Amino acid sequence: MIEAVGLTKRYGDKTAVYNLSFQVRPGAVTGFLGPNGSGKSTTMRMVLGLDNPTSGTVTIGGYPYRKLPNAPRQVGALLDAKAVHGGRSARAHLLSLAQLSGIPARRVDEVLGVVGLQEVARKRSKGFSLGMGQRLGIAAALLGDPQVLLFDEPVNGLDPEGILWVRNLMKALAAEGRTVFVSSHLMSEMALTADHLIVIGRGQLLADMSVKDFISANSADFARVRTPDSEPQLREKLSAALTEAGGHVLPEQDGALRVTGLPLPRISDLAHEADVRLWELSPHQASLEEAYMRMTQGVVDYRSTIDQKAGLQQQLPPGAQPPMPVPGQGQPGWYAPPPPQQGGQPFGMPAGPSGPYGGAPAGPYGAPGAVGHPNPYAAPAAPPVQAAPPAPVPQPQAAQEQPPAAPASAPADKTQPEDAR
Ligand SMILES: Nc1ncnc2c1ncn2[C@@H]1O[C@H](COP(=O)(O)OP(=O)(O)OP(=O)(O)O)[C@@H](O)[C@H]1O
Repeated sequence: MIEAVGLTKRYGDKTAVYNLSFQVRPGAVTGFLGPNGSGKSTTMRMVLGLDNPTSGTVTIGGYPYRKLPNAPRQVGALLDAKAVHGGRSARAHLLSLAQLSGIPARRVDEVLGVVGLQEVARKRSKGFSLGMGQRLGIAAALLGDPQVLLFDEPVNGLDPEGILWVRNLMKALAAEGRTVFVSSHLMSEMALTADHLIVIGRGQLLADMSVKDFISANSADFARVRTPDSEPQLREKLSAALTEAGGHVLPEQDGALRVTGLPLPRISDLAHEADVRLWELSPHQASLEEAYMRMTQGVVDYRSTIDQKAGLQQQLPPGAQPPMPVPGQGQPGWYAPPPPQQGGQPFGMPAGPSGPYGGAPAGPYGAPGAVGHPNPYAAPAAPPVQAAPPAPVPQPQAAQEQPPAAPASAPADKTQPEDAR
């Protein structure tokens, strides 16, 4: 098991990880999610003893990585697949890692077979594609047959077949009772691979729960209803009937209606009573991607200017930080639907000040705001924006110890003392 307690990492006045506590348990694939720059790699480096926490602790099986007896046999990691001497063959690279850790040479051929690189084992790795490099990095992580495995973006650059292979590999490793901790930005893939999720934003814990619980805590079930395209008056009539019955109705981009707050049979009955024919009535649940976007959209550090113009974020005073999301409640101050258990209107639009172009902006699910007109689907005014967490106080960098030998496949530059970077 990996256990972090109050883990904090500051680089000068930049707080990369703040007061992070979690456990990664054996026998499951635990996904590690967060927007770019949220602190995932920093956390993984601290788990692997490549960076010193400024405060807090992180242990593997009760020991800090550097104190683990025979660490390469207990922990395998893929942090950066490019951290390979390009002039060496795949086999030579793995052989050198094996020799450093007292692992027999036959294990090298075994893992080359596991990752499917046996045919190119004697080719120099500098000629490898991104996907081949990832496979080599995974081979290095598996070399010591460890009980604990960390993978930072393992499917990066892999083709669909490779992605499926990694998914099955992660699941098989977990099914053998190993601890598998894997970061990824591919939500659809995480939904299929991970049992449990740890989500961070700006270095802080946002969620620590099963994939199923995460989706239901951060999304709302809804129904899609479609009336005949050629008769828009039927759509208006149905919309009014559903709203009157207590449903919340939003237009979808393709002309359908997204309805929450009413069960499907009730929607069908209401349509029948209103004498409205239906072309579609289907149940939907938000995907992990939608749930994730909703939870993390306020803690994204790097955002296209086009997104900002779309008005997905409330205007903040210059220099102000957006507030941290409240676990289970999404991101305050953002035009995302409030969770159903809050009594809010899922997929509702914000009331109050108009968007940057004079009207309510497009919502995250594509519902357009009527420029210059009040939004007929406006949700009640959002609660007051939660205060941002206090800016971390710059502290002198803690004295750094000399880092230990890097775990298999750790990037060479990241094994340098931080002061050197
Ligand atoms: N050695 C370093 N010196 C200074 N700042 C750093 C250092 N390493 C990371 N940071 C900063 O810490 C923050 C967290 O970075 P980190 O790489 O851990 O994020 P991440 O979640 O892995 O991002 P990504 O998804 O883009 O890989 C970033 O703002 C980054 O710029």
